[in-house]
Amino acid sequence: MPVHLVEHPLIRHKIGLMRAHDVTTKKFRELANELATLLTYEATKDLETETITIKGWAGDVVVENIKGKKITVVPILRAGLGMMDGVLNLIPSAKTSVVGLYRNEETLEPVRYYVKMTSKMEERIALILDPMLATGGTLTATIDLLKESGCRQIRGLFLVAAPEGLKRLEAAHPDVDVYVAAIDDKLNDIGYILPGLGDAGDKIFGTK
Ligand SMILES: O=P(O)(O)OC[C@H]1O[C@H](OP(=O)(O)OP(=O)(O)O)[C@H](O)[C@@H]1O
Ligand SMILES: O=c1cc[nH]c(=O)[nH]1
Ligand SMILES: [Mg+2]
Repeated sequence: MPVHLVEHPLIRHKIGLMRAHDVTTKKFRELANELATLLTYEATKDLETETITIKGWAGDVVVENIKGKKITVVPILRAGLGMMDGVLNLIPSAKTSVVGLYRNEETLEPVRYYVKMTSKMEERIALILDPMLATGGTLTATIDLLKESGCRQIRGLFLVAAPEGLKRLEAAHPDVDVYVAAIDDKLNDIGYILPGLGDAGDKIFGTK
């Protein structure tokens, strides 16, 4: 399974700012979106283009267009919404497919509460958004849903991943590309990533 650890200095700097114990909701949101933009740039660098001829200011000019049905952005509720604006900065006309899953805090297994895919999933590249890849249960369930809807080209964008989650994903869905700003040390005994960011959903929404 291709895991792309995106090691740009801007990414390393911004993820460091997100780790501060006293980071505000405003700052955390801004950084999540900025990092999402940077990850999107990396995750789309191999998209195919085709040439077309248009009328330019001085006559016909050959330009490039991204080929095919294009992208559906797939935020995993809730925390994935905190990356949406950053992705849409670069892909403003992307269709959105929403997956609502939360992690049961005792079992750590994902619980599904909402799914709405856009049309023609089989023709699209899905870009899953979630700040945290911890045990990998939520991501595995999301990819199962995407594949059931016919989607075959799936990439995921994460701010922080745990080695345990990457391993689980490799076993379940080795065909999925992962783009991540940081791979941290491990999970603690209640399934939180260390050093991690804490509860990303709570920080983005200002809850707790
Ligand atoms: O890899 P996993 O062990 O499945 O954990 C990761 C999931 O946990 C968090 O969501 P959470 O369940 O807290 O929901 P929320 O976004 O509504 O806060 C996070 O945003 C991921 O979706
Ligand atoms: O570290 C973690 C793990 C799951 N969900 C979070 O928000 N943070
Ligand atoms: Mg949460």
